[in-house]
Amino acid sequence: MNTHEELLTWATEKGVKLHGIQPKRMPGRGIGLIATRSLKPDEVILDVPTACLRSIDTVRPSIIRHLPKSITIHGLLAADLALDTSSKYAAWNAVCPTPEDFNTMPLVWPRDLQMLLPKAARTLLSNQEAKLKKDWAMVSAAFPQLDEDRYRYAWLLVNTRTFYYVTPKLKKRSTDDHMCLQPVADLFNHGDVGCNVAFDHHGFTIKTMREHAEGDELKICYGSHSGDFLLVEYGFVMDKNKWDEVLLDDVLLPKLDARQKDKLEEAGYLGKYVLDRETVCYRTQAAVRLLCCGFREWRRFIDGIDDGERSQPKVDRAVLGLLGDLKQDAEKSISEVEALTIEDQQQQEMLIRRWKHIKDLADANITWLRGNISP
Ligand SMILES: C[S@@+](CC[C@H](N)C(=O)[O-])C[C@H]1O[C@@H](n2cnc3c(N)ncnc32)[C@H](O)[C@@H]1O
Repeated sequence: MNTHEELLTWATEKGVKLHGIQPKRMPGRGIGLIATRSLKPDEVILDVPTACLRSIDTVRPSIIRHLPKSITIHGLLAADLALDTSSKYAAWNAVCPTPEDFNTMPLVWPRDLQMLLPKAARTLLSNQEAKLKKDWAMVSAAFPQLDEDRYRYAWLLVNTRTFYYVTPKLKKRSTDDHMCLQPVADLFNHGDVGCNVAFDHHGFTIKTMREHAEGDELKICYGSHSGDFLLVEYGFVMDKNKWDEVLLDDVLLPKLDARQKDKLEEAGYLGKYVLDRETVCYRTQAAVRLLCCGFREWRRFIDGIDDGERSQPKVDRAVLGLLGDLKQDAEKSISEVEALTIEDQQQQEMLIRRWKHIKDLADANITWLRGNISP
């Protein structure tokens, strides 16, 4: 029996039910789940009963007892995984990614490469590093014999494989703590549109949303995540992502003087400027208007007295300039990443791909704006 068959035998004994799907290794995506027959929309393809979940309720008391109450569920589950020397979850562990598989996670990349991540990804990474550091401080104080690499591996497993899950007990905690692990369901890869995932007190049920032919990979949507988020939190990049967006702060903030920044701060529009696949956000419009319109005109727009239509061509031209800067930034970053000597080329290639997505996003918006600016 191979590891997939062993997992399915183990999971089926525990009450997991697969209907018309099975695991398969997918090039570039680890293991995924594929249809073993044609599937109709709204068909149940997987049931995972609550008894199979790995959650705060299954963490061993000997672990909970030694850790501070303030530890995150992420930190707690990771401690449970890292300190588990039993064979209870052997079939599950055997199909999980290896520590080497996590080389795609920016958290383990060399510093030089991390420094060349897009700004939004760098911010996500530093938050992630801070979270891990805090969890590790609590866990290592309670379990000094535990190896840091082993804990980090377990922490990344939790980071990349949990599902949103809430019980009356978890409800009292922050939403970041609403999570659990579940076997087999954690083999679904991400798609920007995916199958429907629902849970109640019986467990999780996953249903198709459309037809699938035999052999199709079935995916779920981990959330409406940008490319930067998927890279930092899950360690992969994907070429087509309808939720992709890019932060424009690096190209817009340097253009604002101190007074303009104060005005934007007062109005609640300083920073977090975003470009998505279709347009720039309202915050960006507000900041760009301050750059290219008079202050009174800007104020009227912000207060909703003026719809801004008269000055829109001027604003669009300024946005075009910003997008040109973004494109240049992306091209410069690609050259800088290419110039590095990195042991794991896969990491370098992933970052180049991410910057290419950003360049393409800028290009697509430039083309659209050029065709739509009124004279
Ligand atoms: C919940 S697991 C999914 C199962 C996983 N492929 C495995 O082998 O165990 C999430 C991980 O799968 C990979 N993954 C998920 N969706 C992907 C996608 N669309 N493209 C590439 N890798 C993906 C990433 O490594 C991610 O961290």
